[in-house]
Amino acid sequence: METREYDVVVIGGGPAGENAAQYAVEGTGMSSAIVERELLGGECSYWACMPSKALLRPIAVADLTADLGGVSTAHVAPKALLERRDYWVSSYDDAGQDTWADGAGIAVVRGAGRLVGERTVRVTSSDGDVDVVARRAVVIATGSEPVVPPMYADALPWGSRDATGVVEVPDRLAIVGGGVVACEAAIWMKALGSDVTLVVRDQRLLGRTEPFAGEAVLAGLRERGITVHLGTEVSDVRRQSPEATGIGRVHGGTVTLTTSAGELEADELLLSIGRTPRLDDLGLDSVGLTADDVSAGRLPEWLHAVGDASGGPPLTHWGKHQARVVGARIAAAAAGEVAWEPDREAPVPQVVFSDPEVASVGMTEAEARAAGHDVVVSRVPTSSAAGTGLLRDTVVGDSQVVVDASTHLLLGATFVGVEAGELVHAATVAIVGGVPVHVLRHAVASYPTASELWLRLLEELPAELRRPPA
Ligand SMILES: Cc1cc2nc3c(=O)[nH]c(=O)nc-3n(C[C@H](O)[C@H](O)[C@H](O)COP(=O)(O)OP(=O)(O)OC[C@H]3O[C@@H](n4cnc5c(N)ncnc54)[C@H](O)[C@@H]3O)c2cc1C
Ligand SMILES: NC(=O)c1ccc[n+]([C@@H]2O[C@H](COP(=O)([O-])OP(=O)(O)OC[C@H]3O[C@@H](n4cnc5c(N)ncnc54)[C@H](O)[C@@H]3O)[C@@H](O)[C@H]2O)c1
Repeated sequence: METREYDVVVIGGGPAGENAAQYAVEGTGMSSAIVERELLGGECSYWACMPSKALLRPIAVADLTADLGGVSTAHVAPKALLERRDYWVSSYDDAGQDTWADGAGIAVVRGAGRLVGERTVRVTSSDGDVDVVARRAVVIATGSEPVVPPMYADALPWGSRDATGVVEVPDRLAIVGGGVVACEAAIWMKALGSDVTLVVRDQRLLGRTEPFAGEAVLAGLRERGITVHLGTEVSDVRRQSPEATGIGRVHGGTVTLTTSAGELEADELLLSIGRTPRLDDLGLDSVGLTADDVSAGRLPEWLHAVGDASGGPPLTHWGKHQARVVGARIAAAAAGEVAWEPDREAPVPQVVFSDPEVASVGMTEAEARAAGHDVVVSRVPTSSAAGTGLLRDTVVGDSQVVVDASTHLLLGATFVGVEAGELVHAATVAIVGGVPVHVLRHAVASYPTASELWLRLLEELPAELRRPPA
């Protein structure tokens, strides 16, 4: 069997894998290879972040024009919307990513990789097997896949790939789940013409964010005619003539869900109840490891895991950050050095491109209290700055900062509403930099920008937080 050797071998060419392959060798003279069995660029580029945001942006702009005096209202054109999606996923062709890898000096080995021993990855493709040996490190970056409990499997429900890759728009779409995929996909499927019903097990949407954020998103979904059943369990799923028709096509006949709120019929079912690291068939047992070892970080010094596969927050920017950190560690170790890393653990930001938008970073108020902080909270309507008020005629949502009263450090922040996704980065910077709120007050935002909301939030904190702690 053919054997190839590189300093670093990365299994999985999504955003996390690409960053690991680049940062581990950049400027070192070392070589790296990515093993990829589908499309270089991964889930994010073709079936997740890019297509979903390409679909949502025109809808958000049309909504904005309907709520902004002085312009005519724009309308979503479904066919053009899907064409925009196709453009952003390069019609599911990864030639551009190949060019990037080539330019970065990264080899791409096509096929499915699995460990067959220490530092050795066997790659299987239609051309046969090849062993790719890593002189220094192997990085697992195989991503994640949607959770599909056995009760749903025979009905061949849609997963997120079908929703972002939609080709046939079902007349009636049931969505099980009340998380990020459900809250985003409901919007574009409704705009494309589906009658959408969310079946949510919890009593609220977006369970990991502040309750006021989930409430605003619930109101937003209902306002656009989407039905949402909260606190509703599914006990049975039946489908007439299920058929594997392909990504984004309706997978058979009518689906009937038996739920605690009664029976629900739909033409398609989107199951979006979370994702799990893709670690099966990776040959972990060949090196004496299990999937649990990967999630717990119990790995030998030559093996690393980044991105969704690591079991960390399944977000592209977080996976890329992990990959940069791991890449720097590998590069430093090869030079007999230790990579510099800050003492403070980076907080995880997330933007949900729902309507209204929800952006958060760090701890929620409840998490901060549970962690034992002496918590003080400031919450203001997102409309309360002139800069946010100008952005559209109706500005919904609240924004909030969570502060430690004894250290004056920001613990977390949540922005709901217009430009939320752009407002949150200042909070991330303040947390990473350890900027106390009495100093942050002196970071002056221009009038009348949306960033002036920071002034409103900081002014609402107790006056004693305007000077250093005694
Ligand atoms: C609908 C949707 C929308 C999303 N939107 C956002 C968003 O707006 N912002 C955000 O931050 N995150 C978003 N996410 C999450 C984001 O897509 C993931 O966190 C991100 O793709 C993870 O990157 P990754 O590199 O770890 O894995 P992936 O992108 O999943 O890439 C893994 C790669 O590994 C390959 N692979 C797997 N096993 C093997 C093997 N054995 N051999 C060879 N190759 C293999 C796969 O083919 C794939 O190319 C979204 C997710 C979904 C489902
Ligand atoms: N804008 C973004 O950043 C973005 C967009 C989409 C997806 N993502 C990532 O993708 C991941 C997966 O998204 P998701 O929406 O599938 O998961 P999620 O974790 O966001 O939400 C899962 C939902 O399913 C519910 N649930 C869990 N098990 C269930 C069960 N057995 N029956 C019924 N309901 C159940 C949960 O209560 C929750 O409402 C997210 O964690 C997120 O990080 C990010």
